[in-house]
Amino acid sequence: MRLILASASPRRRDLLGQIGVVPDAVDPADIDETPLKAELPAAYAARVAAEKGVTVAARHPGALVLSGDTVVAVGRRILPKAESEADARACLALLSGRRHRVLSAITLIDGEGCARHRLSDNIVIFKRLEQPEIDAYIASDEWRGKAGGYAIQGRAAGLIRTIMGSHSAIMGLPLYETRTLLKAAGYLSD
Ligand SMILES: Cc1cn([C@H]2C[C@H](O)[C@@H](COP(=O)(O)OP(=O)(O)OP(=O)(O)O)O2)c(=O)[nH]c1=O
Repeated sequence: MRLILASASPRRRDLLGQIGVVPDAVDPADIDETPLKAELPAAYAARVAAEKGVTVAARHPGALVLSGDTVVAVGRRILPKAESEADARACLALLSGRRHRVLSAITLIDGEGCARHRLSDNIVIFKRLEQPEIDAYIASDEWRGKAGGYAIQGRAAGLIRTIMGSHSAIMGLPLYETRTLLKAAGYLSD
C-alpha cells in the first residue's frame, strides 16, 4: 500500500520517521487555511486536516493519505502562524504566564476513500516571559511560520514550564493517534 504524506512540514516527515514510517511520497495540499467565522479551534483543526487529506487523496487514487493540522488556541481564539515579528510578539504576549491549548488533528484516507480522524488536545504553560526573553526569542527566528509563534522542539522548550499531553502532537503530528490510524487501515501490523 502506498502512503502519501499530505504535508509540506519537514517536522511531520521526521516525526513519522520516529515511529519507523517512511512515506512513499510527500505531496502538500496547499489549501486556504482561513478560519470560518466563529469557528472553534478544535473544529477548525479537524476541518483543515480533513480538507488537506481530501485534496491530496484526489491526486493519488488507491493510496493511503495522511494529513494533519496543528492549531494554538487561547480560549476560543485561534492564534495565527507567525509570519512577521509583530505576529510573533503578539502571540508571545498572549501566551506569557498562562496556559494555552495545542490541538493537533490528523486524517487518514484509505484507498477506498474511507476517512478516519483523530484529534489530540494538549495544554502548554509558558513561564511569565520577561522582555529580554521575548527579544532573544524573536532574534532566534524560530517562531517563523509556526502556529502560535513558537516551536517546542527548539529554544522555546526552555521557557515552557509544563505540557499536558503529547510532545509529538504539539510539534505537529500526534504519533500515538497516527500509529492507531495506520494500524486501523491495515498499513501497520504491529
Ligand atoms: C505549537 C508548535 C507548532 N509548530 C508548527 C508545526 C506546523 O508546521 C505549524 C502549524 O501549521 P500546519 O498548518 O499544521 O502545518 P504546515 O503549514 O507546517 O504544513 P502542512 O499544512 O503542509 O501540513 O506550526 C511547531 O513546529 N512546533 C510547535 O511547538
